[in-house]
Amino acid sequence: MYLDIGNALGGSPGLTEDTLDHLDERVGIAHERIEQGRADNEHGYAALNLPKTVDTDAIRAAVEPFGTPEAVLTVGIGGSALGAATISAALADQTDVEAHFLDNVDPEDTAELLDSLPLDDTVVNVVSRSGTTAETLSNFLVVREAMADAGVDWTEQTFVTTGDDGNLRDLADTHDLQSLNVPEGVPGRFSAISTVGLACAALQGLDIEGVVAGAQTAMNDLSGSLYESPAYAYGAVCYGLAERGALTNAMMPYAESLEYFAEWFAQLWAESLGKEQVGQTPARALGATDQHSQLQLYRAGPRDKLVTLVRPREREDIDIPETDLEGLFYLGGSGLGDLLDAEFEATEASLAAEGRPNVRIEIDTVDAENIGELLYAMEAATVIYGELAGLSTFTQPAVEWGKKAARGLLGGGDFAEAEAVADKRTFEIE
Ligand SMILES: O=P(O)(O)OC[C@H]1O[C@](O)(CO)[C@@H](O)[C@@H]1O
Repeated sequence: MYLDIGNALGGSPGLTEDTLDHLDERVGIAHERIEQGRADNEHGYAALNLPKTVDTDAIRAAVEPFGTPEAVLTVGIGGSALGAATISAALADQTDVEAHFLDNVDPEDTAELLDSLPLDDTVVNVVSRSGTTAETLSNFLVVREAMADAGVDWTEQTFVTTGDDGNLRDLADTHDLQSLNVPEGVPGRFSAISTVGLACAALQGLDIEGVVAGAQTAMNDLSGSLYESPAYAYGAVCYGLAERGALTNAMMPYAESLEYFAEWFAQLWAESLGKEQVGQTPARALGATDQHSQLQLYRAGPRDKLVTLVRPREREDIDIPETDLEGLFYLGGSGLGDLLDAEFEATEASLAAEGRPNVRIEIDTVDAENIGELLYAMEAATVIYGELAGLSTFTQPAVEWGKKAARGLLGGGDFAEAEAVADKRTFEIE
Protein backbone atom coordinates (compact mmCIF):
# COMPACT_ATOMS: atom_id res chain seq x y z
CA MET A 1 0.00 0.00 0.00
CA TYR A 2 1.35 3.42 -0.95
CA LEU A 3 0.20 6.57 0.85
CA ASP A 4 0.79 10.13 -0.37
CA ILE A 5 -0.22 12.83 2.13
CA GLY A 6 1.27 15.76 0.16
CA ASN A 7 -2.13 17.24 -0.55
CA ALA A 8 -3.06 17.17 3.14
CA LEU A 9 -0.46 19.87 3.77
CA GLY A 10 -1.05 23.58 3.23
CA GLY A 11 -4.71 23.45 2.29
CA SER A 12 -7.69 24.84 4.10
CA PRO A 13 -8.09 22.98 6.32
CA GLY A 14 -4.56 21.70 6.15
CA LEU A 15 -1.62 20.39 8.11
CA THR A 16 1.94 21.69 8.26
CA GLU A 17 5.16 19.74 8.56
CA ASP A 18 5.40 20.96 12.15
CA THR A 19 1.91 19.57 12.80
CA LEU A 20 3.01 16.26 11.36
CA ASP A 21 6.04 16.21 13.65
CA HIS A 22 3.82 16.93 16.66
CA LEU A 23 1.39 14.23 15.55
CA ASP A 24 4.32 11.87 15.15
CA GLU A 25 5.27 12.31 18.81
CA ARG A 26 1.71 11.46 19.81
CA VAL A 27 1.65 8.48 17.44
CA GLY A 28 4.69 7.12 19.25
CA ILE A 29 2.86 7.24 22.57
CA ALA A 30 -0.34 5.81 21.08
CA HIS A 31 1.62 3.00 19.44
CA GLU A 32 2.92 1.92 22.84
CA ARG A 33 -0.64 1.76 24.16
CA ILE A 34 -1.78 -0.22 21.13
CA GLU A 35 1.13 -2.63 21.38
CA GLN A 36 0.33 -3.25 25.06
CA GLY A 37 -3.30 -3.89 24.14
CA ARG A 38 -2.23 -6.33 21.46
CA ALA A 39 0.18 -8.11 23.78
CA ASP A 40 -2.63 -8.55 26.32
CA ASN A 41 -5.11 -9.48 23.57
CA GLU A 42 -7.37 -6.78 24.98
CA HIS A 43 -10.89 -6.32 23.59
CA GLY A 44 -10.62 -4.46 20.31
CA TYR A 45 -6.82 -4.37 20.14
CA ALA A 46 -7.02 -8.14 19.52
CA ALA A 47 -8.24 -7.25 16.01
CA LEU A 48 -4.73 -6.11 15.14
CA ASN A 49 -3.44 -9.60 15.98
CA LEU A 50 -5.76 -11.37 13.55
CA PRO A 51 -3.12 -11.93 10.83
CA LYS A 52 -1.34 -14.09 13.43
CA THR A 53 -4.34 -15.63 15.16
CA VAL A 54 -6.73 -16.43 12.30
CA ASP A 55 -6.62 -20.14 11.39
CA THR A 56 -7.16 -20.39 7.65
CA ASP A 57 -6.75 -24.19 7.76
CA ALA A 58 -9.68 -24.41 10.20
CA ILE A 59 -11.77 -22.18 7.91
CA ARG A 60 -11.01 -24.35 4.90
CA ALA A 61 -11.76 -27.53 6.88
CA ALA A 62 -15.09 -26.14 8.09
CA VAL A 63 -16.31 -25.28 4.58
CA GLU A 64 -14.82 -28.32 2.87
CA PRO A 65 -17.99 -30.46 3.18
CA PHE A 66 -19.87 -28.00 0.94
CA GLY A 67 -17.59 -28.56 -2.04
CA THR A 68 -17.97 -25.95 -4.77
CA PRO A 69 -21.53 -24.55 -4.70
CA GLU A 70 -22.95 -22.47 -7.52
CA ALA A 71 -23.63 -19.63 -5.09
CA VAL A 72 -22.97 -18.48 -1.54
CA LEU A 73 -25.61 -16.38 0.22
CA THR A 74 -24.22 -14.53 3.24
CA VAL A 75 -26.90 -13.50 5.72
CA GLY A 76 -25.55 -10.93 8.15
CA ILE A 77 -25.43 -7.18 8.70
CA GLY A 78 -22.80 -4.53 9.44
CA GLY A 79 -19.41 -6.03 10.16
CA SER A 80 -20.92 -9.50 9.84
CA ALA A 81 -21.48 -8.93 6.14
CA LEU A 82 -19.38 -6.01 4.90
CA GLY A 83 -15.94 -7.52 5.37
CA ALA A 84 -16.92 -10.64 3.47
CA ALA A 85 -18.64 -8.54 0.81
CA THR A 86 -15.55 -6.37 0.38
CA ILE A 87 -13.26 -9.38 -0.09
CA SER A 88 -15.67 -11.20 -2.42
CA ALA A 89 -16.27 -8.09 -4.52
CA ALA A 90 -12.56 -7.36 -4.79
CA LEU A 91 -11.77 -10.91 -5.89
CA ALA A 92 -14.95 -11.66 -7.88
CA ASP A 93 -12.97 -12.13 -11.10
CA GLN A 94 -11.10 -15.03 -9.49
CA THR A 95 -14.02 -17.40 -8.87
CA ASP A 96 -17.05 -18.83 -10.65
CA VAL A 97 -18.94 -19.14 -7.36
CA GLU A 98 -21.45 -16.26 -7.07
CA ALA A 99 -21.53 -14.35 -3.78
CA HIS A 100 -24.75 -12.68 -2.66
CA PHE A 101 -25.34 -10.70 0.50
CA LEU A 102 -28.56 -10.27 2.43
CA ASP A 103 -27.76 -7.43 4.85
CA ASN A 104 -31.06 -5.60 4.94
CA VAL A 105 -34.73 -6.53 5.49
CA ASP A 106 -36.28 -5.07 2.38
CA PRO A 107 -38.92 -7.66 1.46
CA GLU A 108 -38.90 -6.84 -2.26
CA ASP A 109 -35.13 -7.17 -2.44
CA THR A 110 -35.15 -10.39 -0.44
CA ALA A 111 -37.91 -11.90 -2.58
CA GLU A 112 -36.14 -10.94 -5.79
CA LEU A 113 -32.86 -12.43 -4.56
CA LEU A 114 -34.43 -15.68 -3.38
CA ASP A 115 -36.28 -16.05 -6.69
CA SER A 116 -32.98 -15.66 -8.55
CA LEU A 117 -30.90 -18.12 -6.50
CA PRO A 118 -30.37 -21.83 -7.33
CA LEU A 119 -31.34 -22.76 -3.78
CA ASP A 120 -30.49 -26.42 -4.33
CA ASP A 121 -26.88 -25.40 -5.00
CA THR A 122 -26.49 -22.43 -2.67
CA VAL A 123 -24.66 -22.44 0.65
CA VAL A 124 -26.25 -20.10 3.19
CA ASN A 125 -23.54 -18.49 5.31
CA VAL A 126 -25.25 -17.05 8.39
CA VAL A 127 -23.04 -14.69 10.37
CA SER A 128 -23.81 -12.98 13.65
CA ARG A 129 -21.49 -12.41 16.60
CA SER A 130 -24.41 -11.96 19.05
CA GLY A 131 -26.74 -14.42 17.35
CA THR A 132 -29.61 -12.08 18.22
CA THR A 133 -29.55 -9.42 15.48
CA ALA A 134 -33.15 -9.05 14.31
CA GLU A 135 -32.35 -8.41 10.66
CA THR A 136 -30.03 -11.39 10.36
CA LEU A 137 -32.26 -13.86 12.21
CA SER A 138 -35.37 -12.68 10.32
CA ASN A 139 -33.67 -13.07 6.98
CA PHE A 140 -32.35 -16.48 7.96
CA LEU A 141 -35.84 -17.69 8.93
CA VAL A 142 -37.18 -16.47 5.57
CA VAL A 143 -34.30 -18.07 3.64
CA ARG A 144 -34.68 -21.35 5.55
CA GLU A 145 -38.38 -21.48 4.69
CA ALA A 146 -37.61 -20.75 1.05
CA MET A 147 -35.11 -23.63 1.02
CA ALA A 148 -37.70 -25.95 2.58
CA ASP A 149 -40.30 -24.85 0.02
CA ALA A 150 -37.76 -25.66 -2.69
CA GLY A 151 -37.36 -29.15 -1.25
CA VAL A 152 -33.84 -28.42 -0.03
CA ASP A 153 -32.55 -29.85 3.25
CA TRP A 154 -31.40 -26.56 4.77
CA THR A 155 -29.22 -28.32 7.36
CA GLU A 156 -27.05 -29.67 4.56
CA GLN A 157 -26.50 -26.22 3.04
CA THR A 158 -26.24 -23.88 6.00
CA PHE A 159 -23.00 -22.67 7.55
CA VAL A 160 -22.95 -20.64 10.75
CA THR A 161 -20.38 -18.22 12.14
CA THR A 162 -21.30 -16.96 15.59
CA GLY A 163 -20.30 -16.66 19.24
CA ASP A 164 -20.14 -19.33 21.93
CA ASP A 165 -23.78 -18.88 22.85
CA GLY A 166 -27.02 -17.32 21.53
CA ASN A 167 -29.72 -18.33 19.06
CA LEU A 168 -27.40 -19.20 16.19
CA ARG A 169 -25.03 -21.23 18.34
CA ASP A 170 -28.03 -23.15 19.70
CA LEU A 171 -29.30 -23.72 16.17
CA ALA A 172 -25.92 -24.98 14.97
CA ASP A 173 -25.62 -27.33 17.93
CA THR A 174 -29.20 -28.60 17.67
CA HIS A 175 -28.96 -29.36 13.96
CA ASP A 176 -25.25 -30.23 13.90
CA LEU A 177 -24.52 -27.50 11.36
CA GLN A 178 -21.04 -26.76 10.09
CA SER A 179 -19.91 -23.75 12.06
CA LEU A 180 -17.05 -21.54 13.12
CA ASN A 181 -16.62 -19.18 16.03
CA VAL A 182 -16.27 -15.45 15.67
CA PRO A 183 -12.91 -14.23 17.01
CA GLU A 184 -12.83 -13.35 20.70
CA GLY A 185 -12.49 -9.65 21.56
CA VAL A 186 -12.93 -8.41 18.00
CA PRO A 187 -15.83 -6.05 17.22
CA GLY A 188 -17.65 -7.00 14.01
CA ARG A 189 -16.38 -4.02 12.02
CA PHE A 190 -12.80 -5.16 12.70
CA SER A 191 -13.39 -8.83 11.80
CA ALA A 192 -12.78 -8.95 8.05
CA ILE A 193 -9.47 -10.80 8.51
CA SER A 194 -11.13 -13.59 10.47
CA THR A 195 -13.72 -16.38 10.19
CA VAL A 196 -16.34 -13.61 9.80
CA GLY A 197 -14.84 -12.13 6.68
CA LEU A 198 -13.04 -15.16 5.23
CA ALA A 199 -15.56 -18.04 5.38
CA CYS A 200 -17.49 -16.73 2.37
CA ALA A 201 -14.28 -16.33 0.38
CA ALA A 202 -13.24 -19.85 1.35
CA LEU A 203 -16.60 -21.20 0.17
CA GLN A 204 -15.87 -19.44 -3.13
CA GLY A 205 -12.44 -21.07 -3.35
CA LEU A 206 -10.68 -17.71 -3.07
CA ASP A 207 -7.14 -17.13 -1.79
CA ILE A 208 -7.84 -16.46 1.89
CA GLU A 209 -4.21 -17.18 2.74
CA GLY A 210 -3.24 -14.34 0.41
CA VAL A 211 -5.68 -11.98 2.13
CA VAL A 212 -4.11 -12.82 5.48
CA ALA A 213 -0.58 -12.46 4.09
CA GLY A 214 -1.43 -8.97 2.88
CA ALA A 215 -2.83 -8.08 6.29
CA GLN A 216 0.39 -9.36 7.82
CA THR A 217 2.35 -6.95 5.60
CA ALA A 218 0.37 -4.01 6.99
CA MET A 219 0.77 -5.37 10.51
CA ASN A 220 4.55 -5.56 10.06
CA ASP A 221 4.53 -1.89 9.03
CA LEU A 222 3.05 -0.72 12.35
CA SER A 223 5.66 1.40 14.10
CA GLY A 224 6.07 4.16 16.66
CA SER A 225 6.43 6.71 13.87
CA LEU A 226 3.83 7.80 11.31
CA TYR A 227 6.70 8.35 8.91
CA GLU A 228 7.29 4.59 8.86
CA SER A 229 3.71 3.32 8.90
CA PRO A 230 1.26 4.19 6.09
CA ALA A 231 -1.66 3.00 8.24
CA TYR A 232 -0.75 5.17 11.19
CA ALA A 233 0.09 8.08 8.91
CA TYR A 234 -3.35 7.89 7.34
CA GLY A 235 -5.12 7.71 10.70
CA ALA A 236 -3.05 10.56 12.15
CA VAL A 237 -3.58 12.81 9.11
CA CYS A 238 -7.33 12.16 9.17
CA TYR A 239 -7.38 12.99 12.89
CA GLY A 240 -5.24 16.12 12.43
CA LEU A 241 -7.49 17.38 9.64
CA ALA A 242 -10.64 16.59 11.64
CA GLU A 243 -9.24 18.65 14.50
CA ARG A 244 -8.90 21.50 12.00
CA GLY A 245 -12.46 21.21 10.67
CA ALA A 246 -12.41 18.40 8.11
CA LEU A 247 -15.42 16.67 9.64
CA THR A 248 -16.20 14.57 6.58
CA ASN A 249 -13.90 12.02 4.95
CA ALA A 250 -15.07 11.06 1.47
CA MET A 251 -13.74 7.58 0.71
CA MET A 252 -13.51 7.57 -3.08
CA PRO A 253 -12.08 4.44 -4.69
CA TYR A 254 -11.51 4.51 -8.46
CA ALA A 255 -12.44 0.87 -9.01
CA GLU A 256 -15.89 -0.73 -9.09
CA SER A 257 -14.36 -3.74 -7.34
CA LEU A 258 -13.65 -1.47 -4.34
CA GLU A 259 -17.13 0.03 -4.00
CA TYR A 260 -17.98 -2.36 -1.16
CA PHE A 261 -14.66 -1.36 0.46
CA ALA A 262 -15.99 2.19 0.82
CA GLU A 263 -19.17 0.84 2.45
CA TRP A 264 -17.11 -1.33 4.82
CA PHE A 265 -14.89 1.66 5.64
CA ALA A 266 -17.95 3.77 6.44
CA GLN A 267 -19.06 1.42 9.21
CA LEU A 268 -15.52 1.01 10.54
CA TRP A 269 -14.93 4.79 10.69
CA ALA A 270 -18.38 5.90 11.87
CA GLU A 271 -19.04 3.20 14.48
CA SER A 272 -15.49 3.49 15.89
CA LEU A 273 -14.97 7.26 15.87
CA GLY A 274 -18.45 8.77 16.18
CA LYS A 275 -18.48 9.20 19.95
CA GLU A 276 -18.99 11.99 22.58
CA GLN A 277 -20.21 14.51 19.98
CA VAL A 278 -17.08 14.19 17.84
CA GLY A 279 -16.14 12.14 14.79
CA GLN A 280 -15.36 12.40 11.08
CA THR A 281 -18.28 11.42 8.87
CA PRO A 282 -17.32 8.85 6.21
CA ALA A 283 -18.95 9.66 2.86
CA ARG A 284 -19.18 6.76 0.40
CA ALA A 285 -18.10 7.87 -3.04
CA LEU A 286 -16.89 6.20 -6.23
CA GLY A 287 -14.59 7.49 -8.95
CA ALA A 288 -15.13 8.48 -11.69
CA THR A 289 -18.91 8.41 -11.13
CA ASP A 290 -18.95 10.93 -8.28
CA GLN A 291 -17.04 13.47 -10.33
CA HIS A 292 -20.44 13.94 -11.91
CA SER A 293 -22.18 13.99 -8.55
CA GLN A 294 -20.45 14.93 -5.30
CA LEU A 295 -17.23 16.56 -6.56
CA GLN A 296 -18.97 19.95 -6.93
CA LEU A 297 -19.57 19.93 -3.16
CA TYR A 298 -16.10 18.62 -2.35
CA ARG A 299 -14.39 21.37 -4.39
CA ALA A 300 -16.70 24.33 -3.85
CA GLY A 301 -18.74 23.58 -0.75
CA PRO A 302 -17.79 24.20 2.88
CA ARG A 303 -14.11 23.70 3.75
CA ASP A 304 -15.03 20.80 6.05
CA LYS A 305 -13.93 17.72 4.07
CA LEU A 306 -11.04 15.42 3.35
CA VAL A 307 -11.19 13.30 0.20
CA THR A 308 -9.40 9.95 0.26
CA LEU A 309 -8.62 8.85 -3.31
CA VAL A 310 -7.89 5.13 -3.71
CA ARG A 311 -6.80 3.24 -6.81
CA PRO A 312 -4.85 0.20 -7.99
CA ARG A 313 -1.65 1.02 -9.86
CA GLU A 314 -2.27 -1.85 -12.26
CA ARG A 315 -5.59 -2.87 -13.79
CA GLU A 316 -6.77 -4.68 -16.88
CA ASP A 317 -7.74 -2.26 -19.61
CA ILE A 318 -10.05 -2.01 -22.62
CA ASP A 319 -8.96 0.01 -25.66
CA ILE A 320 -11.20 2.88 -26.72
CA PRO A 321 -11.66 2.61 -30.49
CA GLU A 322 -10.47 5.44 -32.71
CA THR A 323 -13.25 7.94 -33.40
CA ASP A 324 -13.94 10.97 -35.55
CA LEU A 325 -16.69 12.14 -33.19
CA GLU A 326 -16.44 15.92 -32.92
CA GLY A 327 -13.96 16.87 -30.20
CA LEU A 328 -13.52 13.30 -28.97
CA PHE A 329 -10.72 12.11 -31.28
CA TYR A 330 -8.29 12.27 -28.34
CA LEU A 331 -10.04 9.31 -26.66
CA GLY A 332 -9.20 6.87 -29.43
CA GLY A 333 -6.10 4.85 -28.82
CA SER A 334 -6.36 5.25 -25.06
CA GLY A 335 -7.99 2.75 -22.76
CA LEU A 336 -10.85 3.07 -20.32
CA GLY A 337 -8.32 2.51 -17.55
CA ASP A 338 -6.15 5.31 -18.94
CA LEU A 339 -9.19 7.58 -18.81
CA LEU A 340 -10.07 6.48 -15.26
CA ASP A 341 -6.50 7.15 -14.14
CA ALA A 342 -6.46 10.54 -15.85
CA GLU A 343 -9.67 11.40 -14.05
CA PHE A 344 -8.24 10.25 -10.71
CA GLU A 345 -5.23 12.53 -11.18
CA ALA A 346 -7.36 15.40 -12.46
CA THR A 347 -9.67 15.15 -9.44
CA GLU A 348 -6.69 15.07 -7.10
CA ALA A 349 -5.20 18.16 -8.75
CA SER A 350 -8.57 19.89 -8.93
CA LEU A 351 -9.03 19.55 -5.17
CA ALA A 352 -5.45 20.59 -4.42
CA ALA A 353 -5.78 23.64 -6.66
CA GLU A 354 -8.62 24.80 -4.44
CA GLY A 355 -6.76 23.97 -1.22
CA ARG A 356 -9.14 21.07 -0.50
CA PRO A 357 -7.19 18.43 1.46
CA ASN A 358 -6.96 15.03 -0.13
CA VAL A 359 -4.91 11.87 0.40
CA ARG A 360 -3.82 9.30 -2.17
CA ILE A 361 -3.86 5.60 -1.33
CA GLU A 362 -2.60 3.22 -4.01
CA ILE A 363 -2.33 -0.54 -4.02
CA ASP A 364 -0.39 -2.54 -6.59
CA THR A 365 -3.51 -4.21 -7.95
CA VAL A 366 -6.85 -5.51 -6.62
CA ASP A 367 -5.88 -9.01 -5.52
CA ALA A 368 -5.95 -11.05 -2.29
CA GLU A 369 -2.74 -9.69 -0.78
CA ASN A 370 -3.54 -6.08 -1.60
CA ILE A 371 -7.11 -6.15 -0.31
CA GLY A 372 -5.89 -7.82 2.88
CA GLU A 373 -3.26 -5.12 3.35
CA LEU A 374 -5.75 -2.33 2.65
CA LEU A 375 -8.34 -3.70 5.06
CA TYR A 376 -5.84 -4.14 7.87
CA ALA A 377 -4.28 -0.73 7.25
CA MET A 378 -7.66 0.98 7.55
CA GLU A 379 -8.36 -0.90 10.76
CA ALA A 380 -5.01 0.19 12.19
CA ALA A 381 -5.66 3.76 11.02
CA THR A 382 -8.99 3.67 12.88
CA VAL A 383 -7.31 2.46 16.06
CA ILE A 384 -4.60 5.15 16.01
CA TYR A 385 -7.19 7.85 15.29
CA GLY A 386 -9.23 6.63 18.25
CA GLU A 387 -6.17 6.71 20.49
CA LEU A 388 -5.22 10.24 19.36
CA ALA A 389 -8.81 11.40 19.90
CA GLY A 390 -9.07 9.62 23.28
CA LEU A 391 -12.18 7.69 22.22
CA SER A 392 -13.65 4.29 23.14
CA THR A 393 -12.92 3.01 19.64
CA PHE A 394 -14.27 -0.50 20.13
CA THR A 395 -17.76 0.16 21.51
CA GLN A 396 -21.00 1.25 19.78
CA PRO A 397 -23.49 2.11 22.56
CA ALA A 398 -25.46 4.60 20.44
CA VAL A 399 -26.90 1.85 18.24
CA GLU A 400 -28.62 0.06 21.11
CA TRP A 401 -31.49 2.55 21.68
CA GLY A 402 -32.85 2.04 18.17
CA LYS A 403 -32.53 -1.73 18.37
CA LYS A 404 -34.52 -1.84 21.61
CA ALA A 405 -37.14 0.58 20.24
CA ALA A 406 -37.61 -1.49 17.08
CA ARG A 407 -37.96 -4.62 19.20
CA GLY A 408 -40.48 -2.84 21.45
CA LEU A 409 -42.51 -1.62 18.47
CA LEU A 410 -42.74 -5.23 17.27
CA GLY A 411 -43.86 -6.37 20.69
CA GLY A 412 -40.49 -7.93 21.48
CA GLY A 413 -40.05 -6.24 24.80
CA ASP A 414 -41.61 -3.75 27.16
CA PHE A 415 -39.44 -0.80 26.34
CA ALA A 416 -40.23 2.81 27.17
CA GLU A 417 -38.37 4.12 24.16
CA ALA A 418 -40.83 2.29 21.95
CA GLU A 419 -43.60 4.45 23.37
CA ALA A 420 -41.38 7.48 22.88
CA VAL A 421 -41.05 6.49 19.23
CA ALA A 422 -44.80 5.91 18.97
CA ASP A 423 -45.49 9.32 20.57
CA LYS A 424 -42.90 11.09 18.43
CA ARG A 425 -43.77 14.64 17.42
CA THR A 426 -45.33 14.78 13.97
CA PHE A 427 -45.78 17.73 11.64
CA GLU A 428 -47.17 16.24 8.49
CA ILE A 429 -47.31 18.31 5.29
CA GLU A 430 -49.89 16.86 2.85
O1 LIG B 1 -22.67 -9.73 14.31
P1 LIG B 1 -23.92 -9.22 14.98
O2 LIG B 1 -23.94 -9.44 16.45
O3 LIG B 1 -25.14 -9.74 14.29
O4 LIG B 1 -23.91 -7.59 14.81
C1 LIG B 1 -24.01 -7.06 13.52
C2 LIG B 1 -23.62 -5.61 13.55
O5 LIG B 1 -24.47 -4.87 14.46
C3 LIG B 1 -23.67 -4.01 15.28
O6 LIG B 1 -23.50 -4.64 16.53
C4 LIG B 1 -24.32 -2.66 15.45
O7 LIG B 1 -25.62 -2.84 15.87
C5 LIG B 1 -22.35 -3.90 14.55
O8 LIG B 1 -21.33 -3.45 15.38
C6 LIG B 1 -22.20 -5.31 14.05
O9 LIG B 1 -21.23 -5.41 13.04
